[in-house]
Amino acid sequence: MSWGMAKGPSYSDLAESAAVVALPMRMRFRGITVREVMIFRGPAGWGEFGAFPEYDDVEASAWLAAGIEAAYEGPPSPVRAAVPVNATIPAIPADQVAEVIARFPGAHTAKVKVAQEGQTLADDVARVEAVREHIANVRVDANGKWTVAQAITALRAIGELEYAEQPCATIDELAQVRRATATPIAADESIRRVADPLRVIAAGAADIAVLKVAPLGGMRRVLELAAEIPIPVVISSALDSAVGISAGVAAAAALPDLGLACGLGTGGLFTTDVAAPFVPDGGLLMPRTVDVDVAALPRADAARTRWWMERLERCHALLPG
Ligand SMILES: O=C(O)CCC(=O)C1=CC=C[C@@H](O)[C@@H]1C(=O)O
Ligand SMILES: [Mg+2]
Repeated sequence: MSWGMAKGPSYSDLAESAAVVALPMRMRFRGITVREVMIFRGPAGWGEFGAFPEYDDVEASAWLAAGIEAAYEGPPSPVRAAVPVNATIPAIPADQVAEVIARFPGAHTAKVKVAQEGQTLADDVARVEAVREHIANVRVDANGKWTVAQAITALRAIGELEYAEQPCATIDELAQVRRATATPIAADESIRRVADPLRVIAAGAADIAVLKVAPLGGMRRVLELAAEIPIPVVISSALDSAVGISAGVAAAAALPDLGLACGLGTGGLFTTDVAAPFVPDGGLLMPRTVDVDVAALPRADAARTRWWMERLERCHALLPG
């Protein structure tokens, strides 16, 4: 990987401007109510290192590479001025759906979380029905939580969808669901959490590829992957702060073909961000750099900051070069 300089930044280069922040969320998403990330500044702007805490160092080092690319190389050249985004609906009760959708004015597509532990298929159906009252084009995301049989039953009950994202955990199961239902299947974890992100495509297990900039190692890596993937792609967030979203929007704006709404509107899930949040306007996000007010950052406590600094050091040591 090249950083646009002879040698990548050292650990102390990164540590010098690194800030660990704790961003409170409006509602539980991915099982959390506070999102911690680290941001740092390089010659090209701000970069984010926000690998989910449960990820090991090898996996997390790809997220660090993405942050370094943003801070030391900056974004690739855009080919479009705006990126359509979907409304993201957490696994909330149906009666809270309207309030969440209001934060995505002009969105023509909604992504609804389903298969949440402790909930039933009836909860999922009710949530999707409530969303359809506002937005007709709906996709769901089960985060791999259904068995093949549960996926087939659930997709029949939920009815017509744009696609079902990661209905089951494995590539083989995705292929089975894809053969058994008419619902298009999107792969997310089967791309971002595996050694070979192209295997799910080669296996004929997906109709749509979900690509996330941070876990895949950066904007340019996502563009390379998209060029190799013969099915439509969607670029989505990794629950990033405004710094990471800026990289996601830049990658989506640089994609030669983009026919589907991207999952980059998650800034609205936070009550506080590291910079002016990316708020969709008419269902669109515009690529732009972010201006971080360092003095106003919602810093994490000393123990969490130490945890992130140590992780930065370990992950930095795993980067090539
Ligand atoms: O795609 C979207 O609308 C928003 C992003 C999103 O859903 C996710 C972000 C980060 C972690 C994930 O659990 C989740 C996803 O699975 O796609
Ligand atoms: Mg997903």
